[in-house]
Amino acid sequence: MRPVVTVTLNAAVDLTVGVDGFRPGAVNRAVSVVSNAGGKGVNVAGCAADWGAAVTATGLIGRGNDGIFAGFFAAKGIADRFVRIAGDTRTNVKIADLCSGETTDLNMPGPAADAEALAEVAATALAAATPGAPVALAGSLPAGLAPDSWARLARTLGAAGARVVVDTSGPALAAVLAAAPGDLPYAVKPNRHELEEWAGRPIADRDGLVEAAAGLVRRGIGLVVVSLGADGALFVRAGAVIAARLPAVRAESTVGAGDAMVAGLVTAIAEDLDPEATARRAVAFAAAKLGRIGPHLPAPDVVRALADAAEITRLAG
Ligand SMILES: Nc1ncnc2c1ncn2[C@@H]1O[C@H](COP(=O)(O)OP(=O)(O)OP(=O)(O)O)[C@@H](O)[C@H]1O
Ligand SMILES: O=P(O)(O)OC[C@@]1(O)O[C@H](CO)[C@@H](O)[C@@H]1O
Repeated sequence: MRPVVTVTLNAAVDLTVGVDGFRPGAVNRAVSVVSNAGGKGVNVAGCAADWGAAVTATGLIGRGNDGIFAGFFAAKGIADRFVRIAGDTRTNVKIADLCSGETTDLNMPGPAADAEALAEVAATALAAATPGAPVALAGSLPAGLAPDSWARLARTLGAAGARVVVDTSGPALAAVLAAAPGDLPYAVKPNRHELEEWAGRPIADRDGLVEAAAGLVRRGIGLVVVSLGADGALFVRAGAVIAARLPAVRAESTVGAGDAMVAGLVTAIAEDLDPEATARRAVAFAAAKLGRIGPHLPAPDVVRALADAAEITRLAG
């Protein structure tokens, strides 16, 4: 298996607060509180490491509270190449309603970064990346960085031969998708809402989602994965369109299911899996993560059994 690199420019400490029946506007009493290292690329790193990949994680974290990240990377055997900046990494509050199973996210802006810090991260990622191996660029951008920061990083890493997977949203995603054909990433994983936001219109049904994703593939993206929550995901590439899902489960926390899916994708890339095996791997990682709070997978055998059980529909190819 080739090594995996992840980049997180806006990491987060996730504070998950369990509430029996969350009521906005009322006094809610927490029945559980869990804190874990998070942010999309950190979550990808955690799940890929649990699978057994050799993972290097870089990005930006605040020097003030980096202990929780250092402890997490050490426990998972992840090479910690994060650039430390002034201040504290943001704390994002996740209110988990234990009755409905729904989670409400309160995501903070996080400390501002600058071009110098970004250049240091880019150099670190470039040094860790190897030709043909996957690099995941994931999450939002902190204040102070230009909206095309992921797009430029994707271009630099792609030019060095890395297979870049991007999971972001809003203007940062729009910049990535607006790149010239030769500068586009190898893969992107928007959820349905992010794809609709990029398209600037609601997309009514599965055919519409496949068509929007296929348009991106025609422009030069190798693989577009559209995640659909409990409905699974669409895997769209030239000559193969696959829908994959596992039965909906009651989640301990849905936070990071998309990141686990990206981890499944990057390990599939690292192992050169075929399109169907890639789809099975990705939905299996996502479903496997749902049983725990934080970026953790169960043992590989459990994940393999889920991959075998995934329902696969070939829509084309
Ligand atoms: N309740 C569920 N039951 C089974 N699988 C689920 C459920 N929720 C999510 N998944 C799996 O997780 C994948 C990713 O979920 P989703 O589409 O919500 O991603 P996301 O919006 O990027 O999530 P996040 O940003 O919280 O990580 C789905 O494609 C699906 O495979
Ligand atoms: O604010 P962003 O960067 O879009 O998302 C941050 C975040 O919600 O993403 C992860 C779940 O996907 C969490 O660990 C983290 O709090």
